[in-house]
Amino acid sequence: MGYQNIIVEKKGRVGLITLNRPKALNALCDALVQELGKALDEFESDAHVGAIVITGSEKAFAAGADIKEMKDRNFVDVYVSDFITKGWERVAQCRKPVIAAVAGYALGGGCELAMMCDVILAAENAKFGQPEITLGVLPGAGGTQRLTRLVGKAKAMEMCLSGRMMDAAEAERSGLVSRVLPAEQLMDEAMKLADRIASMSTPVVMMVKESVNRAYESTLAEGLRFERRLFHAAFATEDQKEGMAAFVEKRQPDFKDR
Ligand SMILES: CC(C)=CC(=O)SCCNC(=O)CCNC(=O)[C@H](O)C(C)(C)COP(=O)(O)OP(=O)(O)OC[C@H]1O[C@@H](n2cnc3c(N)ncnc32)[C@H](O)[C@@H]1OP(=O)(O)O
Repeated sequence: MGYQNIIVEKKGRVGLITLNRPKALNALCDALVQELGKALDEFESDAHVGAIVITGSEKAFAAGADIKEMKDRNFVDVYVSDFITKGWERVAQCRKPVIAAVAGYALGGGCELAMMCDVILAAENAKFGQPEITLGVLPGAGGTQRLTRLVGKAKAMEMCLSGRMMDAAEAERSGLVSRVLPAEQLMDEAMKLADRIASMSTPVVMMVKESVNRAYESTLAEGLRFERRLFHAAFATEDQKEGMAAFVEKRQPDFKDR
């Protein structure tokens, strides 16, 4: 399958996906979401890819689900097709780490897409928001849930109820993004971070991701037990032997993802 709405590239061990509907500010039409899922399938089954970056343009990461495409849908259409769950959740289900490099607008589904990623790096001009209320609907791809967990109830309520956008500085203060960067450094830093993650042991990276995500879905006691099980499992990998031997021998580790 060729890609019409995204650009898919491999840069060393990093899979790079660039949303590419500039005229529509990367509005997430069904075809784009399908292509995104396909690209993630490709990268996930490629043992050489250790991390994935999703980005947009300087003006927009993504301005949300495609309003023109969804405006005439009715209840039965969206309910039966499970609109928004199908396809979109593919990003959240990716087992390899995914970094969102966000410049410009990340609104509605764009903000939700960024929040499905594991790390959000933001350019200084980034703007995050859940403006669905202004369209007579509510967030449908996790906005009320993930935003609340990330920034707390007060801010999530305010943003979802009013549609107010957050700038990059506020998003960093609130814990939505991990770092804010000058726009011209955003992609370099995102690729550098992805490269660094990809140089680690992929199975152990996947364990870390699974364990951190478990913190959102379990009690502390359950989460700690889960982490300990994975920690013990890491000792069954060759990479644990290599990582610790490399430290003792004062050299860089050479992980084999085994
Ligand atoms: C996931 C779920 C359940 C829901 C959603 O995501 S609902 C969508 C939420 N997003 C929004 O409500 C944002 C909509 N867009 C805007 O408010 C503005 O476009 C903007 C503030 C992001 C930028 O404004 P600006 O004046 O700079 O640019 P525009 O002229 O408004 O847009 C340029 C071009 O892009 C089209 N566009 C923008 N966003 C979308 C969208 N979400 N869906 C479809 N098309 C979009 C816009 O219509 C215009 O194209 P045309 O000139 O051809 O109309």
